[in-house]
Parts: sequence; structure tokens; C-alpha cells
Amino acid sequence: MTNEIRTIFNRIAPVYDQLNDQLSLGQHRIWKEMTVKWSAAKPGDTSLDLCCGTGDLTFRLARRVGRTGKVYGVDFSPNLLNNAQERCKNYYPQPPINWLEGDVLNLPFETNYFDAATMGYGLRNVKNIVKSLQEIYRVLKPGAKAAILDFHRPSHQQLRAVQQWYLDNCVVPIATNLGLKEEYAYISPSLDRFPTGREQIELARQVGFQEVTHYPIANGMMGVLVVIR
Ligand SMILES: C/C(=C\Cc1cc(O)c2ccccc2c1O)CCC[C@H](C)CCC[C@H](C)CCCC(C)C
Ligand SMILES: C[S@@+](CC[C@H](N)C(=O)[O-])C[C@H]1O[C@@H](n2cnc3c(N)ncnc32)[C@H](O)[C@@H]1O
Repeated sequence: MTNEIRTIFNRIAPVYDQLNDQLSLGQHRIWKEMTVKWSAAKPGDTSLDLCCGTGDLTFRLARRVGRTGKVYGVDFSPNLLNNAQERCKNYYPQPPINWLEGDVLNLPFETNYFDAATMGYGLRNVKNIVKSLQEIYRVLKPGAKAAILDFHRPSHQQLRAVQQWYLDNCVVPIATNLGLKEEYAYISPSLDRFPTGREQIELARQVGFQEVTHYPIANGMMGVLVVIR
């Protein structure tokens, strides 16, 4: 399963950023900006972007923590990480980002290391959500926050139907034209399996987070889980 997920992301790497812009009508940039804000990262912080992919959230986090801060971006797809590193070369001055190839279920960091963390569209894709939350808990300092952005199923049935229609009739056909039908068709079943905001809150509490909130955004089609260790 883990290898299958890695293969999906390695395969979509050439079109990933462009399709996110087109398919979300640019909205994913706003959702990511909100996520970084909710992580409460501040200048000088040591911060972590889990499942960083091509680095969209990582670069935003780097802007927040500034020259005195540090950012680590972790992902297990070498192709997406390669794109992130190529993008990084276009920045002047170079942001203080360390790109690491690795599994977010087994993070290569000490306990109590980070002041803030973000994760964008990663939690739905990991093979063990509880283990992933436990690893985030472990590496955050007491009192530190993580903000976790992902798709969400709106509780309003008509909005849920619009979301499903959009995935089936826009996202998958556009990806099919690029030879990536299976890869994008994977989003829908992964969303069906993904815990609701309420369920995510319950899981995060069980892991031990002190304060947990889930913010539905984009009419409930997306959500941000904010946890404080
Ligand atoms: C940045 C976005 C998605 C990232 C993403 C996450 C995944 O788990 C994938 C799995 C497999 C292939 C690709 C991805 C992937 O790209 C969010 C924006 C892109 C979405 C595909 C667009 C979804 C739009 C909403 C369902 C509805 C928005 C309607 C509105 C009219 C814009
Ligand atoms: C949809 S992409 C999101 C990329 C980026 N965060 C964004 O918002 O654009 C999901 C990412 O999660 C990564 N991923 C999934 N499971 C992972 C794991 N167990 N360890 C590390 N990375 C993982 C994939 O390689 C992929 O880059």
C-alpha cells in the first residue's frame, strides 16, 4: 500500500502544481495560507512541513519563520521532492529549508523538537492515521501547534453531491487527458475512507493533544485540523 501511494505521487509529479491551480481555481493557495496561519509559526521558529510534496506549504512556512527560523520538509516521493528543490533554486535569498526524503510515520527527529508543524493533503494518504498523529505529537514541543489541511466531506448533502460531481466529472476527466486517470480517481475512495472532522478530533484527543479543533473551509469541502500538544 505504501509503495502504491508513493508510486501515485511519483507519477503525478510533472503536472502536480499546475493541476492543483487549475482544478481548485487557485483556491488551494488560500487554503494553504490559512493552514500556515493556524500553525501559529512565528519568526525564529523551528518548523516542520509533513508530506511537503513540491513544497507549497513549506515555502509559506519559511516566509513565516524568516531568516532566523528553520524549516524541514519531509516527503517519501523523490520526484515531488526534486520539484521542491528545483523550485527552491528560484528563491533569492535562499529560504532556510532542509528537504528530507523519509516516511512521516517514522520521523527522523528528536522528541520535543518543533515549535510548529503543517501537513497538507498528507493525513488522508498515510497508511496509519493514528501513528501519524502520534509522530506529530512526539516531535512537537509541549504547547506547540500543528495545522493539518485535507479534503473533507461536507455534512450538507447537496454540497457533498457537488463535490463528488466535481471529482468525477472535472478532476478525473482532466487527469485522464494527461494519462493520469487512476492516480486522480484515487482521491474519491480515499476521501470516502477519511475520518470526518469530528472523528479526527476524537483521534487527536486519544493521541493526547491538549486542545483540538477542526475548521471546515471551502463550504466544508476542505478542512483544517488544528492540534496543540
Ligand atoms: C491541492 C489539492 C489537492 C492535492 C491532492 C491531494 C491528493 O490526495 C491527491 C491524490 C492523488 C492525486 C492528486 C492529489 C492531489 O492533487 C486541492 C485542489 C485540487 C483538487 C483536485 C480540486 C478539488 C476541488 C474540490 C473538490 C471542489 C472545489 C470546487 C470549486 C469550484 C473549486
Ligand atoms: C497530495 S500530496 C500533498 C503535497 C503538498 N503537501 C501539498 O499540499 O501540495 C501528498 C503528499 O504526501 C506524501 N506522502 C504520503 N504518505 C507519506 C508518508 N507516509 N511519508 C512521507 N510522505 C508521504 C506524498 O508523497 C505526497 O507528496
